[in-house]
Amino acid sequence: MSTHDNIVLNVSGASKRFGGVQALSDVGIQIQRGQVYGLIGPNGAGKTTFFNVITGLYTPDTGSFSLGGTPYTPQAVHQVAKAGIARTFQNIRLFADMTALENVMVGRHIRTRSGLLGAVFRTPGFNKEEAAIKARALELLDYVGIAKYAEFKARTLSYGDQRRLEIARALATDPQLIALDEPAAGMNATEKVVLRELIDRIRNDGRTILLIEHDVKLVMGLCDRVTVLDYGKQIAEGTPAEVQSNEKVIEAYLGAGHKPH
Ligand SMILES: Nc1ncnc2c1ncn2[C@@H]1O[C@H](COP(=O)(O)OP(=O)(O)OP(=O)(O)O)[C@@H](O)[C@H]1O
Repeated sequence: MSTHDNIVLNVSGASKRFGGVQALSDVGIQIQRGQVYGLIGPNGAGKTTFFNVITGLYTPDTGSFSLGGTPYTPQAVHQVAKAGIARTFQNIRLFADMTALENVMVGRHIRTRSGLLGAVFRTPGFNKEEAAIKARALELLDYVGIAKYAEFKARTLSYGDQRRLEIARALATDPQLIALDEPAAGMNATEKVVLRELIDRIRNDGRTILLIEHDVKLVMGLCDRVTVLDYGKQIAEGTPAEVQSNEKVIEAYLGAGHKPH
């Protein structure tokens, strides 16, 4: 397999403007299969905008996008999910009054044949599929370490466990790429260690991960490659060691006008 075949996400020339703000300016990244790829930058650098663009929440002004070698147009969230990108959000978005298990099952439904109509009419095909979905969802809860909370409502789980539940739900869609938006936000040191182990395990199991994270130590310890954004521009790309010693990066993080993280 050539390096090219191994590229999961290929984005080039992505730009997005909001009124007077150029939130993203000609950003391009290539993520290889099995990598954890980090996206970092000071507040307002454009990280979330980039996530929103590649996942269909925002329509980009320019850019070309391909996933697993197939071009895609990120225009609708459900199309992007079907194409194979699953994401979590900075502010957790679970179905708070559904159980942990049900939350993961919802993620799985986008890959099933019976779909919503089958669920409404409870066809035989649906019932069989439903049992398989449930079994897979339980496996995933176990995988992220929260199987014991399967029947708990999502809102009753601790913050760290809710984040892990979001990851289980993302995995349930069998994504080509998992995009994690600040998964460690609000976590304590112990929870961060557990999260790091989980992300490592997901990578070792052959998945590909794009990560926005403010915790620089976590990013540098976990990521294979990193892109640094600043005012919408890509100011550095490389291994964590290369990026950390880059003058522009040091300036962006330490220079005036930015809050350090
Ligand atoms: N929907 C929007 N409408 C107008 N401006 C927006 C919108 N979304 C983002 N922006 C602007 O685009 C710029 C980039 O914001 P973005 O949220 O992508 O940055 P970020 O790197 O994710 O920041 P943070 O680390 O604070 O989450 C900011 O100036 C922001 O105010």
